[in-house]
Amino acid sequence: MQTIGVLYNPLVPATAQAGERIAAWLGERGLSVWLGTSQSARDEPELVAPCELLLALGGDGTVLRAARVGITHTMPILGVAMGHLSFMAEVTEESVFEGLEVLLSGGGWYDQRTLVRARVLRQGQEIYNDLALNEVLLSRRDVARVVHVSVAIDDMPLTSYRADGVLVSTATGSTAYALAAGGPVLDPRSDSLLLVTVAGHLTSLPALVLPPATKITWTLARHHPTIISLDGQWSFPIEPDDQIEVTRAEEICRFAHVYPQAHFYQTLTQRLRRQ
Ligand SMILES: NC(=O)c1ccc[n+]([C@@H]2O[C@H](COP(=O)([O-])OP(=O)(O)OC[C@H]3O[C@@H](n4cnc5c(N)ncnc54)[C@H](O)[C@@H]3O)[C@@H](O)[C@H]2O)c1
Ligand SMILES: Nc1ncnc2c1ncn2[C@@H]1O[C@H](COP(=O)(O)OP(=O)(O)OP(=O)(O)O)[C@@H](O)[C@H]1O
Repeated sequence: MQTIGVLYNPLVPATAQAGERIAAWLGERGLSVWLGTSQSARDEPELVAPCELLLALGGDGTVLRAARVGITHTMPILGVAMGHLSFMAEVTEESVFEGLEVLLSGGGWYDQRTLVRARVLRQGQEIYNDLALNEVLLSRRDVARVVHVSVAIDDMPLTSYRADGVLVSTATGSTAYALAAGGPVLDPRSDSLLLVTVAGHLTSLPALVLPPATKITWTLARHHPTIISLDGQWSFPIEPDDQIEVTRAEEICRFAHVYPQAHFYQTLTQRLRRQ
């Protein structure tokens, strides 16, 4: 590796300071370094494009933002735990240098994470199309009332939900909102999709684990102001007659690892601790 990216959370000064230290450490070893935020990566893509690995200094939200950069430039992400939970982090601020030694010497391994793609069709025209690493959520835009949505699987009607929301999650997202909504944990290697209702009203339908080639379609059964949110960070307002299609994306996101695969289970219960 010749060039390493170091992405920090501009809202957390400690991550910027750690970024400076890591950039200096990499520079002393003759590597080129890009140091910035997800915003600067979007503003100057040509500067971040040469990176062969992207460190994400922060919590899971920062990892989610770094993942969008990594997907765009097909570079793997190494999460460095500097958030409250940092579930997706591989190393800590203390162990990051040891981890980098492993990866720079050709060690470690890289996984491929499934992504979900959300398309919004209005009068048959596609007006929105984006990717998510955790999940696509459909929920109410305003007052805390239920969203009433009809769901179809591969164009076959499944049911109508009245719920706070409904989401399609990846394996990566199965430990996030989907888990809080009662979904199962999927192995990160799984390319299945999860359909989960958030606080479903009188629904007997549990979370569904669906094969990767499934198309999930949402249409509003009642015309309430509604929105879709991707990874809790990007959203798009939905109008009454819109149709939302969620599928597994062609693209993948790669994560760098320095611990064995079984590390996921070894630390699962500890990482899902609740503060
Ligand atoms: N009730 C809930 O649990 C709830 C509500 C809203 C959003 N979320 C999740 O938050 C994500 C956005 O994360 P954020 O940090 O920007 O927002 P945030 O700060 O609201 O984080 C919500 C919590 O979810 C954790 N989290 C995020 N991705 C995770 C993952 N893949 N596995 C395990 N935990 C994860 C975060 O560490 C944090 O503790 C969304 O994609 C959604 O999955 C969860
Ligand atoms: N590059 C960024 N630019 C703007 N906001 C960001 C950036 N990175 C993270 N954030 C926001 O800052 C908030 C906190 O960031 P982050 O998730 O990294 O830390 P945390 O919430 O403390 O950790 P965790 O998500 O592990 O609990 C998140 O809501 C996230 O959306």
